[in-house]
Amino acid sequence: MNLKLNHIPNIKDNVLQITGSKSETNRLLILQSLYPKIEIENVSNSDDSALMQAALKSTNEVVDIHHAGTAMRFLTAYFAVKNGRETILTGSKRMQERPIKILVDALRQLGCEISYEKEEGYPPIKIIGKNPETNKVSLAANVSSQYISALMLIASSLPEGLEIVLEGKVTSVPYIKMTLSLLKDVGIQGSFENNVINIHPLKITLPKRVVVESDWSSASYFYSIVALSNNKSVTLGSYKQNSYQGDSALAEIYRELGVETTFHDNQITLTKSSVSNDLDQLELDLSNSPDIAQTIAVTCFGLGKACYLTGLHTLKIKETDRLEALKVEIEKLGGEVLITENSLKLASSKSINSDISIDTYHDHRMAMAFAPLALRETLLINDADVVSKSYPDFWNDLKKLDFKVL
Ligand SMILES: O=C(O)C1=C[C@@H](OP(=O)(O)O)[C@@H](O)[C@H](O)C1
Ligand SMILES: C=C(OP(=O)(O)O)C(=O)O
Repeated sequence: MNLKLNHIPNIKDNVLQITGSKSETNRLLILQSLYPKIEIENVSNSDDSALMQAALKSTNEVVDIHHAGTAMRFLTAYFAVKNGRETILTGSKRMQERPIKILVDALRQLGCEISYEKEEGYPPIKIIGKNPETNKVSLAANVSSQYISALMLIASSLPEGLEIVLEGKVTSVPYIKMTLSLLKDVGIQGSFENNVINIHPLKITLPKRVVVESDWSSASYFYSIVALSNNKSVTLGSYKQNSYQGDSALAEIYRELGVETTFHDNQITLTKSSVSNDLDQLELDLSNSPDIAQTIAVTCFGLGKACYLTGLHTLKIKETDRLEALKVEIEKLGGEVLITENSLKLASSKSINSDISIDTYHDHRMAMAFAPLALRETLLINDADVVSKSYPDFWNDLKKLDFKVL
């Protein structure tokens, strides 16, 4: 499905309910499978969460998780310690290019049996479930925090729990803290200090009801929309000030880009304010919030502001090479972008080319990050249904703000 977004001069103020965080949901789904007395509210309606639910119910030998990174990583650990079960875990063409060796090697240290079906280090993998032989593991922490969360999520089901030693600079730290917080919410004790994580075993469980906060990465697109609007506001539910999600840093980051956030009654209201004239170039290290890099780069482009984003070393192994994709698409629109292995530099600009077709590279965030530019020019979004990976209602929600989605 290709979409046309006609240029609109402004949006309508409105209130939107955003689906539950896919990161929180996919962690809780694994925990619920281990401890069925857990109840989850505000479950994400994303494809990635539906795929996780289906995989956990499946009794088939082959489990296909398509594009869902968290499902791939979390289920690798989950099936590896399911004694006696044989599973072939596979995914989309892109998933077969996203590395998994660090996690597989860590699970092998525990005595798990995992082999590669095609290319060494990448899915698909064959897992023969085993009871782990030790309670200590170490792994590189600079490539993806999802490997670490995967181990944390199964740790309490092991007889002696698990000590996880993190090597090197730890990336995407808030996602590790989110995992620990959710473990604690369901009654699992653990700690994360000086690059060592300890998770205690849990045998007896009491009923627990956990409410998933709505998805902050999805909220980022509305920050961008308000930043590019004239004196407008959007209210989003259900959010809290003390979030487990690192992408809640948006509230702070977008203050510089002219958006004020107020927290009230379980909601946030984003209101347009002025962008400081002193802001020549927005400089940010996004190693804690990789998923909002595309949104921020495109907002800056829409505002004509320069930005220098660093800490982006994980972007090359996500749904697409997001650094390359951003460069190509922003340059089609007339921007000037320099990328390295871990950074993106956007020059300030004065105009935006109109009627450009944005390619989305099977990446939901490419479609959603570029959509707010309709407040500047008419644009086309190719394969617009990619948004369902995290936010199936995205285009409908844009219509509620008066976007002309054709
Ligand atoms: O644990 C999670 O839920 C996630 C961790 C991050 O991945 P990396 O740790 O690979 O950066 C993030 O990009 C992804 O969308 C979700
Ligand atoms: C990177 C993402 O997801 P995953 O790694 O879970 O596929 C994302 O949602 O931006």
